[in-house]
Amino acid sequence: MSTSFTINVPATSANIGPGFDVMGLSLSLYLTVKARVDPQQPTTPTNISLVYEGENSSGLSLDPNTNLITRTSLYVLACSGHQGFPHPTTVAVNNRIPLGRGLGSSGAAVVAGVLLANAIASLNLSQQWMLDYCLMIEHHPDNVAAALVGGFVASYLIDVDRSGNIPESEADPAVVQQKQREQMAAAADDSVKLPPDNIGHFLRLECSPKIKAIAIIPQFELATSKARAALPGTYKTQDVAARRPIPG
Ligand SMILES: Nc1ncnc2c1ncn2[C@@H]1O[C@H](COP(=O)(O)OP(=O)(O)OP(=O)(O)O)[C@@H](O)[C@H]1O
Ligand SMILES: N[C@@H](CCO)C(=O)O
Repeated sequence: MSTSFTINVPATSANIGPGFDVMGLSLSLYLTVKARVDPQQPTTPTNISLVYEGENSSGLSLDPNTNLITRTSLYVLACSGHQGFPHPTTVAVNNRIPLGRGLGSSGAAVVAGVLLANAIASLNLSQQWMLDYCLMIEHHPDNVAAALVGGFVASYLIDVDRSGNIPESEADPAVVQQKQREQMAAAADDSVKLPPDNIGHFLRLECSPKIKAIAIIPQFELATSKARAALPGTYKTQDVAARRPIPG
């Protein structure tokens, strides 16, 4: 007999006010992942068949080993001693979050992947542990922390060694593909790196219900890696001071 469940993960806005790489806010626009587990279906190495609709539905990989959502799930499962999903599962993604437009689409995909692994294999991961997994993949905490816990969230991240067989959400797509090819070639030794405990920390902040968010979504995509590469390496003290929160 088949069973199913649904995961909804919100879009997020990050770098709120003075909180560069720190403050994120969840928004009412969602990535929805429906999983239907059917032990009667034929098994495959990953046990995943992926269908996708919504934003960029023709541009994203349906290969479970490269799609960011399922690749994240497979990483979490591998860290927990599972090779692939426990039973044949259809993963149906409905994505309403525009990609590469500053609305945390990659963060939502990573959070969905971690939640999916947790549910599919009954891993019982704590919220902190799920955040640790997210932060091995998404290298800035503001989008993923807000997507995982919801609301207005401040977070920070310790330095962590991410070398090894870990999915990557923010690199240039060509670099990601190259890294994935190398990882597949090295899959013989198949070592997976567990996240260290407590990589990131978060605090939910009060947010007045009077504040409403309006997202202005550009008509072009800009990968986080490219946006970050455009930033200067250093800032003048007066510029940093000018970004301080002003009481009142
Ligand atoms: N729903 C999704 N399913 C699979 N992969 C996704 C999904 N959403 C995003 N991605 C992957 O993440 C990449 C976009 O990540 P990127 O960090 O550049 O943009 P973003 O997350 O939308 O922006 P920001 O982090 O600034 O809000 C896409 O090219 C794609 O590879
Ligand atoms: N704070 C992050 C958010 C996107 O990951 C950045 O500006 O790159």
